[in-house]
This record gives sequence, C-alpha cells and structure tokens, in this order.
Amino acid sequence: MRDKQGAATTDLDFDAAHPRYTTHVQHLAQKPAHVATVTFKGQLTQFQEAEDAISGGHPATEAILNDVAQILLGLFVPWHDLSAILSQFTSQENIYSIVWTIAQPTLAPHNREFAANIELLRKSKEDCQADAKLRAWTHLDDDFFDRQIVDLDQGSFDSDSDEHDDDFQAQSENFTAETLIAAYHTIRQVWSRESTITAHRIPALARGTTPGRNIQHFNPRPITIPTSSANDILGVRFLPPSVLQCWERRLKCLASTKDNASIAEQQNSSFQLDDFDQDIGDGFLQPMLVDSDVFHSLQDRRFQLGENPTAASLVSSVGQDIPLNSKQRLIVQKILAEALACADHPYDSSRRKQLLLCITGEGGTGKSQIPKAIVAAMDLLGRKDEIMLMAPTGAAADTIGGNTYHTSLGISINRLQKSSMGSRVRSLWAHKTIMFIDEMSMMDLTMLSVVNNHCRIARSLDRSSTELFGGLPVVILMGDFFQFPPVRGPALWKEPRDGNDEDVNGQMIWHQFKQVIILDEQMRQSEDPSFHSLLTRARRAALTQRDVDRLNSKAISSLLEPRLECATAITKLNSIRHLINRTQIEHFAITRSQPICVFPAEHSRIKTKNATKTRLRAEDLLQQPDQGTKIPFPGLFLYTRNMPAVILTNICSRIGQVNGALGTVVGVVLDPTGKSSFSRK
Ligand SMILES: Nc1ncnc2c1ncn2[C@@H]1O[C@H](COP(=O)(O)OP(=O)(O)OP(=O)(O)O)[C@@H](O)[C@H]1O
Repeated sequence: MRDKQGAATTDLDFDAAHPRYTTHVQHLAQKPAHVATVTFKGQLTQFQEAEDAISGGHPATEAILNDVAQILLGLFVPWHDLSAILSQFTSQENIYSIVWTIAQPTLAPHNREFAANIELLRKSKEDCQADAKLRAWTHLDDDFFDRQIVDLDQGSFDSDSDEHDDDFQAQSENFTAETLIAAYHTIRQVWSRESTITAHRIPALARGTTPGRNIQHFNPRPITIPTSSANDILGVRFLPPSVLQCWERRLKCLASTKDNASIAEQQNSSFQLDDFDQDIGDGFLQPMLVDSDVFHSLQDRRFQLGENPTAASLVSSVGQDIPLNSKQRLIVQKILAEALACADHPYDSSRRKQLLLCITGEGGTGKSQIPKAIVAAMDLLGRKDEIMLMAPTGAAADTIGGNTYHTSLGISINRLQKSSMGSRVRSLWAHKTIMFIDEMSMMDLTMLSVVNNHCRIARSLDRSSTELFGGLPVVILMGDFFQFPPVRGPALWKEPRDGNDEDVNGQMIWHQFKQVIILDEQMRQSEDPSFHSLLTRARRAALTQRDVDRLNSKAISSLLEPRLECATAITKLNSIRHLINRTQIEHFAITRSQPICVFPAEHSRIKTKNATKTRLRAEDLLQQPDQGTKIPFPGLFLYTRNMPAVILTNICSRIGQVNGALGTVVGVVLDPTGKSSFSRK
C-alpha cells in the first residue's frame, strides 16, 4: 500500500468502497526485494492461550479447529456463497469446520496455499518449516501441472493403461459425507486437468467442457435419502427389502435355464470369469414379452400353415412381419429347407449333408434380417429353441437377440480348451439345429477353431470325430470383412500365424465354408443414394476430394450441439470416453435443470486377483472412472434422471441386459440392507 500521491502506473486502486480508496493505492511487488513479510498482531484464535499452555505442540481440539475455520471462511469464501451453506448446518457444534471442509477444496490452488499459510500463524518456526516441506512434497503434482502443462507427456495420459492397478493400497473406507464432497471437488479439478490435456488433442472436446465452479448452496451435498423430498425429482429411493428380494428372485429365475440344478455346479466348477462370460448362469436369449395378442396371432399363423408347412410357405408367412427382399427370401428359404429336412433325424449326420454357409455384404444390406426371419419361422414350427445366435461381443449379440460365443460355449478369455462341459451347456446344445455367428470379421482363426472344439465337446462328440461344430446341421457365418477386425489374431481370410496350430485348424475350417452369398441391395441408405455411393467409394478406398470435403463439413465444433445429445461416439481411449461422458451428463442435467447424483459405486463383479487391493481412500475412489469390467475396485457413478446409458457387463441375457446394451436410466434404487460406508448425521 502506498500514498495515492506517489502512485505509479502499475499500482492498483482500491475498491471504491474501501476506506482508503481516496488516500492510498495498492502497490504490486515487482521484484523479490519488494516482498514484505506480513506480521500478525494479537492472537489468531480465542483459544490461543489455552493452546500455548500445552507443551510440545498445537492440539487440534475441535474448538480450535472450528475457530480457525471460521477465520479462514471469512478470509477466503465470499459471504453470498457461504450463507446458504451455513444455514444447513446451524445445529452442528463445529459448523465452521464442517463448512470449511466443504469449501476448501473448491478454492483455487493458490488460495489453498494462502489458507495453509494462515494456519501457520499459530505454529512455531520449526513446525512451519516441517509443514512447508510436507506441503512441497504433497503439492508437487499441482505445481507441476500448473506450470508445465504443455510439457506433459500426453502418452502418459492414457487411462487405458493398467499400470496404476497396483498402486492402490488398502486404506480406511469410513469416510464421511464431508470427505466425499471434499474429494469430489478435488477430483473435479483432476477432471478439468484431463479436459485441458484432451483439448490439446481434440479441440472440439474443449468447447464442450465447463470449468469447475465455485461452491454454491446447490453444489454437491449429501442427500438424506429416506427423508429428502427431492427424491421424486432425482429418482433415487429406497424400496423395502421384500420388493428387492422379489426382483432378485425374478431376475435369477430369468437368468436360469431349464436345468436349474446344474447352474450351481457350473458356477462352482466350470468356467473362468472374463469380459464375456460373466453371466454364465444364463442360458440363451429368448424374447420375454409375449402378450396375449402376439400369442393368438402365433396360434393363427400356425393354424394357417397346417401340419407340414414348406420352407416357401414359412417364408411367406414371416415375410408379412419381417420384410425380405428377393435374395433374403432365397437365403431364408434355403436355411429353412435344411431345418425341415433334418426335423426327423436332426442328429444323424449320416443321413444329411451339413450346411456351412457364409452370408456377407456391406453394412445395411440386411444381413441381420436373416436370423430374425429364421427365428420367427422356427417359432411357427415350435422349434425356436433349436437356434443358437452368437456374436463376438455383447453389443453385437444383443442386436440379433443372442449371446456371445464365450457365454454360449463357456469359452474363457484365455481360451483354455476344456475337455468336458457341465450338463447345463450340454443339454443346451444337444438339440440345436442352426447356429448363427454374426460379425465374423471380428472372429480370428484361432477362435473359429476354439468354437468348433467347444461345439464338439458340448455335443459330446469324441475328439477323434471329424465332424465340424459337433455335427450341427446348419452353421452360418455372417458379417462383412470391411468392418471391425479381430481384437487379436488373424482374421478368417488371413494367413495363420507361424507355428500356430489353432490358426491352421481355424483356416482349415474356414475353407469348408464354400457356399457364400453376398447381399448387395442397400436397405439402410436406400433413401440416401448419394451418401451410399460415398460409402461405397470409401469401402474401395477411392474417396474423391468432394467426398472428403463433404465428410469434413460434418466435423463437429462442439460436443454440445443438440443433435449430439444421445449420439453414440466411438473413441480410441477410455480417457476420452470418460471426458465425453462427463461433459454430456453435465450438459444433459443443466439443460433439464436437474441435479447430478454422484454415487461411490462398488463393483459387485470384480475380477481382481488381489482382493486386498479393493479398498481405497475416498479421493482414489472418486478419481477412478470405470475401465470396463476390469476395474478391480469401487468406482464413481454419476447419475441424472433419464440419462442415456450403456451396460458394461452381462447381467441377464434373457432380458437383453448384456455388455453393450443401450438404455435409459430412469431411477436408482438403493439397497436398504446394503452396507454403507457413508456416515449420515
Ligand atoms: N427387406 C428389407 N426391407 C426393408 N427394410 C429392410 C430390409 N432388410 C433390412 N432392412 C432394414 O435395413 C436396415 C439395415 O439392415 P441390417 O441391420 O439387417 O443390415 P446389416 O447388413 O446387418 O448391417 P450391418 O452390417 O451394419 O450390421 C435395418 O433398419 C433393417 O430393418
């Protein structure tokens, strides 16, 4: 501060309401010599004397902490932000400590530094030095980021890496509402940092994000579920244990198949958990919603078809509901003819020739229509259970109403071959006639061989048998090799890896698929021929400059464009996926003026090898976004009502709750019997 008369141009005026506005100005320190030490007169708290009377330190009694917190709130938090929060805790004795715990993490890092320095005023020089060292150590990361953000190794910002799995140590899990909120604010800053780094790579993502906001009365706070009137709006509620038990029973019922008794045996002894086979207790997917209209129409159709329908009459019948073009009709008819032919002797391979068929064609030519029509036709014959629908991923399986082949055949992620199979899987496979494998482009040579072996075991053929797929009468591979390739291993059309016998076997099996039908009538883009021709050129790697310009004209400049609200995005990294998810959920909530609930969520289907590392500090917990189902510890679940969501693990195949299934979150039901680590006051 200096006299106004001697003010330099770099000096700043006080606020007009300041008592010294007319006489003084604020003088900014330009060099180290200008920096003066602030001295403090008097006592920081009214308990100072009591504190000094205790030898050897600074007791952190609740009263002292509360007193210091009051000062810090006065110094660092604007009153209009504070009053609403204080009013919520008026009944608490240590009200200022509580509110400071909430407010402190929301401050900018330099203000938190200042606040820590204020607290130092009640300490001895030695204590201050020790504290300073400690803080320098703990704040290293923040400083590093603030000053050197551009130097960050962006490659290291890849939450897809598993490397930090081992860093987590067991810590106390008894955190309070305040520590959770404090941790949330800290994490919010980490998120901002991630956003900044990601924005370096993808500028459009920068425009979608909002910086962390200062604390306000409506900012994060715990909800007392049983009493909160806001719950109707939030869609968060407790239900009586009896209701939940009823749901659980019904879900378990759906998840089990005909052979309930063997499920326990399967779970105890058989397959290893992996990304794909977590619902190994499930059977295969069957439509559940059969209302009486549908039932009657099925009966009518069966009646119209008579006792011995032909493949052609079946096609005509299903064609009334499932549109089929001429090529699709031919394929469906061919498959049905095969199924009808083996109706009397389905499992006697000496009396028929196995149909190994490959159906391909660019995206949108109606490949998925084929299994739909076959399922409907077999339903008319009362033989729907004879179809097996499989795909490499949960999402792909869900679109055809099937299961992953890992689930259907009990294949573990490391593809260990099994010499025997549980009775449930065997009984499931014993009466199958038709097997579809969709998205064959994602299947590698070894997987084809593994599927073949598992089918053989499931259908109880001995190892010396030369029958493919356990002698299943009809096996159909569907897909488009221009689409996704296998995650690992060579695609079916590629050469086997050197010295890999499974690949070689897979190739041998692939070469047996000699009947190939290519669908070529575009059904998806039938009303947009110019986009279709662009896609055709892209497929041939023959895009023109006009095509490129057209595609570039579609590039988004912000994630928040209305048309992107429920769009599905494909990202290369989990870190970007999390950023988009956070941005969109925030935007979704803001545009509907509804709050976001943050739940520390525990994964009930954890796959960690080391169970002792499943507990975390609150901050670690909140910092961890999910990493698919691989996450070996609790994660963070952000929820706002009616948000779009994707299931990341197989929960119950029968009702389509599989990895990759899309849906809307309409509410959250809390388990009243669940263990809570959240202390309610
Ligand atoms: N014969 C048809 N008549 C009318 N619409 C059809 C017909 N066949 C398919 N469709 C429609 O065309 C769209 C694309 O069909 P489908 O998803 O079966 O193609 P696909 O070849 O499986 O595509 P992808 O390879 O991308 O999975 C769907 O909306 C489907 O309902």
